[in-house]
Amino acid sequence: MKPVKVGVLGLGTVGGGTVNVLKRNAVEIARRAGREIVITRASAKDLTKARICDTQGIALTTDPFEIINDPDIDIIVELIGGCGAVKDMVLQAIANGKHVVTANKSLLALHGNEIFAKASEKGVMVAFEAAVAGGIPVIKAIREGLSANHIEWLAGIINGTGNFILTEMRDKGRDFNDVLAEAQALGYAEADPTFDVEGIDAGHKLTILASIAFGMPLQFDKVYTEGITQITRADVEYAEQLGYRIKHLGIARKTPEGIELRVHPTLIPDRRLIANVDGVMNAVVVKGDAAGPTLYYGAGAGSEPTASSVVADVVDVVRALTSDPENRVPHLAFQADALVDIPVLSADDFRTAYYLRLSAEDKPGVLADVTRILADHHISIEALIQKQPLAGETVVPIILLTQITREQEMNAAIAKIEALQTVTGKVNRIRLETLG
Ligand SMILES: NC(=O)C1=CN([C@@H]2O[C@H](COP(=O)(O)OP(=O)(O)OC[C@H]3O[C@@H](n4cnc5c(N)ncnc54)[C@H](O)[C@@H]3O)[C@@H](O)[C@H]2O)C=CC1
Ligand SMILES: N[C@@H](CC=O)C(=O)O
Ligand code: NA
Repeated sequence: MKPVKVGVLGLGTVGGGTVNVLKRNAVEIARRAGREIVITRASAKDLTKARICDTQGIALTTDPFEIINDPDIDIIVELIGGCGAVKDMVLQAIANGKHVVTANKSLLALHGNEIFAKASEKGVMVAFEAAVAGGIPVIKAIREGLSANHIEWLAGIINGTGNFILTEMRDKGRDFNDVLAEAQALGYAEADPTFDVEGIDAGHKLTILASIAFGMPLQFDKVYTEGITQITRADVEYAEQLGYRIKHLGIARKTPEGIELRVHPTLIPDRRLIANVDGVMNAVVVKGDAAGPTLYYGAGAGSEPTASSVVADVVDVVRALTSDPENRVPHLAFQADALVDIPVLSADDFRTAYYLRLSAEDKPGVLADVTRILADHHISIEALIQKQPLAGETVVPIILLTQITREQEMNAAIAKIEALQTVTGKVNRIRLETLG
């Protein structure tokens, strides 16, 4: 049988890793796929740049459309990233009847509905395992391995850069920007690293996970996102004193009123497995009604872990090349005509427990004012720490853990607490993981 010909767009961290893995493991991969798979063409922005991969035997060009329009190419692997010209490249590849493999979560979270519809019309596959949690085959696990289940919720550490930063800050006391620079040098970060630290990248990934878990169209605009930039060393320490770790989680949860889609720092009991997922590692817990909770763990970013997912998708596409398009695994796990527009809840309707940290004057009655406000909003207190003032200071930190409440009540209570004369500055609020 003729080899399958692959064209790679973008030879950076993931593109270079993909070339390396496909070349190094070519024989093993052909044994699995049943066909030889060769990268015959690749596009790069700068042909003179030093690369992490050996491009011998690969015809290089600076024009991705030369490859997209080449009738000899069977599969386009898009590893440039971003949404502008790249969207046109992917749509053109589909229009030309080529299968597409991509690691581009922003493209799919924002334009996936259109891209998958076009791909289905043309009978081609768009595979995207690398787009969520790097080297962890979590798309395949949810879409295929858990297809018997009604998924109740999923929660994951789904940004490697952010988890690497939080871990290094906690374990080594390192500075935020210093660790971010290292994550960039290691190839973990997005082209615009604010996507990593402000929760946008995790929001893109959560959008994709929620669609394949619940069978709903992709809707990134409905995801609530908060990043890790507001977490202080003090919060990390107080959380530890209370028996928690702070992790940046993406949570998608089905409730009778609709779906919660939220990305934010979260206090997790320190005995939980996911609380101990450190560095660039990611983990996703998926709760199915039949399987119960299942946990997927592995490298969330980096050249070869991500390439592992890209190449696995190429193998999947090769295996399915001769199959009837109607009988392939649907892009979003559910048949396209079975996707349901389930309502997504606004942040006001989230239900969770909270960690609150505030600074108050060291006077009698202050704590009583705070607890009265919480009681007025039917918010029960689970734990409380009041620190002694530091030498020469008159304000004391107060740390509270609450029981589960509606976010709207919590917002109203926080506004009243901040308005107290005896409370200085803002209340720092971090949600707790209460999924059970
Ligand atoms: N780095 C990682 O660990 C992971 C990255 N991803 C995704 O993989 C994709 C690629 O990311 P990286 O490899 O990290 O980025 P990168 O910046 O290392 O590589 C992208 C490459 O594309 C090249 N490029 C830009 N415009 C081009 C054009 N018009 N034609 C050809 N090449 C062009 C750039 O020069 C660069 O070498 C992105 O969508 C990213 O979100 C997904 C999972 C993990
Ligand atoms: N920037 C992303 C790369 C993988 O998706 C991350 O850090 O997780
Ligand atoms: Na994956």
